[in-house]
Amino acid sequence: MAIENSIIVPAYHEKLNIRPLTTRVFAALGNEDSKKTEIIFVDDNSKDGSVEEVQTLQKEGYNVSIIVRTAERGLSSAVLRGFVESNGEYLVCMDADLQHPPESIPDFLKTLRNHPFVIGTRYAAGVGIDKDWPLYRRVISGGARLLALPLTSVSDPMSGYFGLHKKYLINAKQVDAQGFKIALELLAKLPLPKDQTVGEFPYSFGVRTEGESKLSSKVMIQYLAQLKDLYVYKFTWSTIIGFFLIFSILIMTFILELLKGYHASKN
Ligand SMILES: Nc1nc2c(ncn2[C@@H]2O[C@H](COP(=O)(O)OP(=O)(O)O[C@H]3O[C@H](CO)[C@@H](O)[C@H](O)[C@@H]3O)[C@@H](O)[C@H]2O)c(=O)[nH]1
Ligand SMILES: [Mg+2]
Repeated sequence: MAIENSIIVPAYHEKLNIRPLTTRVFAALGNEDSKKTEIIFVDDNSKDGSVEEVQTLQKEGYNVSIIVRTAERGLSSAVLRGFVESNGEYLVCMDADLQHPPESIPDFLKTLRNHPFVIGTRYAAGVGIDKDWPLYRRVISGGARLLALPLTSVSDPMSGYFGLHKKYLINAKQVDAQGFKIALELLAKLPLPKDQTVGEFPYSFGVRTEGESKLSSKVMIQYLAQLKDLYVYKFTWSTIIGFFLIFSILIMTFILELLKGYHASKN
């Protein structure tokens, strides 16, 4: 049976998550849909036994493979590499660490049949972020989301859980593969059809139980550089300066209100 769905999983030091992710995704899909689906891990030479784990799963009959990159590093470029190597028309990107629920894949794929691009969102009724996700991560994520507001109307542009139809990747040459925020980059740059909406797929964001997050200060700086490039790509300089002024006024108002509250509590 021909492959229709390709699930691309960027992975760095994720050996312990490879088996649960694979078995849970295929269990959720059931027999028929499993035959039309492949999982491709894109690993950056972790050398932690990930390759052997995938080989064992292959022997057990799972349609799973692993690309090991030795000359390149980074989440976004890993995802793009997986997209290029995929066999399906319906592409999904999800994290290896089970923070994106494997059991949601069948419904995600259904939603992707009705939209050119679907973004998983943690900001919708009935879903959310695990209470154990650290406060500092919430603050960083909230700030990053605010800065992306001028670029897209989707509710969770920071999401690493998203999907699209392969045919829209034709112009992928312009896409900048630095950093973590590949969904935002694609949303801003791909020639998605104007008469169809971007789908939003609510899901609850879990916490990692195995391995560690790879978010670093370097990734955050890459995000700011990416934002600058996307602003320049989308807007004129006068609009960007306008945004900057409005943003500065908002921040100053916020600080003034905080100071007023502080003085009021002291008097
Ligand atoms: N190949 C490869 N994979 C990577 C790299 N860096 C991270 N990954 C993989 O990318 C996935 C997400 O990385 P995490 O380190 O778990 O990211 P996070 O801090 O949990 O951030 C997540 O939440 C953000 C929203 O707040 C998302 O924006 C982000 O994409 C990710 O889903 C994991 O499967 C991880 O192994 C890399 O350099 N190379
Ligand atoms: Mg994670």
